[in-house]
Amino acid sequence: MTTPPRLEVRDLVRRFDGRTVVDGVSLSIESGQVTCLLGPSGCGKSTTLRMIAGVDMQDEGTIHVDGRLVCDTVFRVPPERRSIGLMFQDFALFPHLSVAENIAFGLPRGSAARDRRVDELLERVSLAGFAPKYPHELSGGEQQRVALVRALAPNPRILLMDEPFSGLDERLRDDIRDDTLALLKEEGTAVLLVTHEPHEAMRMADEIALMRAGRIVQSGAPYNIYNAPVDRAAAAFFSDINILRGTVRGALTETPFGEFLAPGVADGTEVEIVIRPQHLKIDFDRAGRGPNPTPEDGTAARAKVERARFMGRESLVEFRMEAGGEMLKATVPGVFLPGSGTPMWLMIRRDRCFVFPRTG
Ligand SMILES: Nc1ncnc2c1ncn2[C@@H]1O[C@H](COP(=O)(O)OP(=O)(O)OP(=O)(O)O)[C@@H](O)[C@H]1O
Repeated sequence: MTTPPRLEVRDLVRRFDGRTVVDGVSLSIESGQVTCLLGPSGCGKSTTLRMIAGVDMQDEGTIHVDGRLVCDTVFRVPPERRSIGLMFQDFALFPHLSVAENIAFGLPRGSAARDRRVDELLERVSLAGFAPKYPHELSGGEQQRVALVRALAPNPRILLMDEPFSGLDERLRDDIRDDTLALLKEEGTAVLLVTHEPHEAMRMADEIALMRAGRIVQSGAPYNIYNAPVDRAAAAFFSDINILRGTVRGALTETPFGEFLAPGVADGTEVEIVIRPQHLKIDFDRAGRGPNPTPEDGTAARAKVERARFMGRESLVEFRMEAGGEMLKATVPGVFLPGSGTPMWLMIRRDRCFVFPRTG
């Protein structure tokens, strides 16, 4: 017999005042796995989390933990008996309780194991000695760590985290994310983390579930989501994009960069070729002659630099195509600041671009 997933959510629907806010969400998480529910503000992420936690109830669908039904539309295990830990944006530590009392809050009273668990967790997050302090005496990062170990103290089977790093100083965030991830992996908890930041999801997730308007539009490992986006909006969610437009004739579309394959797309369909700025290749003008076409890069096309800006780790160069006048953005590692009006040649890495039927 196969082991059921730690968390399994099937076809969850939630409506508010006749408006469907969560529209058939299904996902499953194994123990030790971190899944990020990623999507723009208002797409229904927090509502999904609240239903799993048991603080809101779905209109349709089921939630199972380790194969056991915890909630459908008539039956409902109360939140405190779901073995689900919660960690929300504002941490909400109890201000009148010490750090140790905050962490011990969900543990059985009066046991020696309780004190041991508190000490062990404080040590684990480098806060040994903080036990008697009160929340107002701690920095934002320290409060975040206390909130994390408070949620983990009772060994929940599942931890739900809603934008847990958003209140923190930007410069601290990556370190805290890495430390948090290390602890979650050590504890082997199944984690569902809600975020609207692609960078955070890429850094934390084993699996990303990309959500839009109440639905999960794509899920998979970060590498796959980034490199095989399901549509133009999914590509645009992770980085700036360039778009070339064309019409399909015989499974090909014509562009200033030569023909692109559009397999399975009907003749006459308008398509968009999506290319990330880091996948445009730039070559110098050799008295009007460009580089020779290669199978990988296709035909080069001439463009003039519109402007170039230094961004720190990379330079952003905007080009205007000589034929057609479209604007394309390219990023180049380090310092590359050609003057406005400089003619150059651009190529598109065909293995890195996506062709989608045009929408909207
Ligand atoms: N109790 C409620 N009553 C009515 N509408 C609600 C309620 N809770 C959420 N909504 C609406 O449902 C939609 C989804 O909200 P939700 O908080 O789930 O989105 P989100 O993706 O988590 O967004 P954010 O990242 O901004 O928190 C929003 O339009 C919100 O206004």
